[in-house]
Amino acid sequence: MPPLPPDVRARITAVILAGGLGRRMGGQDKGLTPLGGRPMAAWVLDRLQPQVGRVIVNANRNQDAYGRLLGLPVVGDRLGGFQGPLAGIAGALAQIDTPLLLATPCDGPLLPPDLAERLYRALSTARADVAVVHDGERLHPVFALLRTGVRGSLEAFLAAGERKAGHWLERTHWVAADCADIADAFVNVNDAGALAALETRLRPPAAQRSTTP
Ligand SMILES: Nc1nc2c(ncn2[C@@H]2O[C@H](COP(=O)(O)OP(=O)(O)OP(=O)(O)O)[C@@H](O)[C@H]2O)c(=O)[nH]1
Ligand SMILES: [Mg+2]
Repeated sequence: MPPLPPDVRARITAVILAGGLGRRMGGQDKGLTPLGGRPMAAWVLDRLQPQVGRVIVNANRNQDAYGRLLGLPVVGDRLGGFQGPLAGIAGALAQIDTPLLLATPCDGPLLPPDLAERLYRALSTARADVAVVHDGERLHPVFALLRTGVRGSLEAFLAAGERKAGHWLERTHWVAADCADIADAFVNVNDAGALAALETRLRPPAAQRSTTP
């Protein structure tokens, strides 16, 4: 896929969504949870940074640690009380001054180097307002590119007490970005088992051999 031209890249702010409670991870702050010796959010940042103009973090706990470790601005949720990823997206939309927002979760450390390109191509081809990753089997609504003009619609949705990303999408002009060829890139680290499996997968082959009995 051809890389995005620099002027398009400059129009995108990416937000790393790290505002959840991590209940399936024993309440850990998943973005700060080490993977291969580095916070999971640092893996996400490495892959995101070359794709966009700037990156921010959305966090509700440990905001100082995020700012310090990643060297990025930190924004909280639009609503208190851990209301879900849409509250984080709304928090980011309220802060940024670019026409596009790329949302990614903090627990998807293998996101592809052409995520912004794929989403932007889908968005512009369909002249849609939101483009969402589809891995061939299901949608991943937290991997999304949004035009910042959707802010009013999202805020109204949240103010009405709604929380489900799928329901909000239905109220927008959205399009799926076909990512079936790279479904593996959207691995989601939700619990200790998934983290351990990914640690093993990321270990260099020599290290894997040496631990084999
Ligand atoms: N800003 C914000 N982000 C959230 C919230 N809840 C989840 N997220 C983010 O949305 C993404 C996917 O959420 P989950 O995998 O369910 O993460 P989680 O809610 O922390 O974990 P569980 O409590 O185990 O569901 C992650 O990047 C989370 O950080 C929230 O209330 N606010
Ligand atoms: Mg959750």
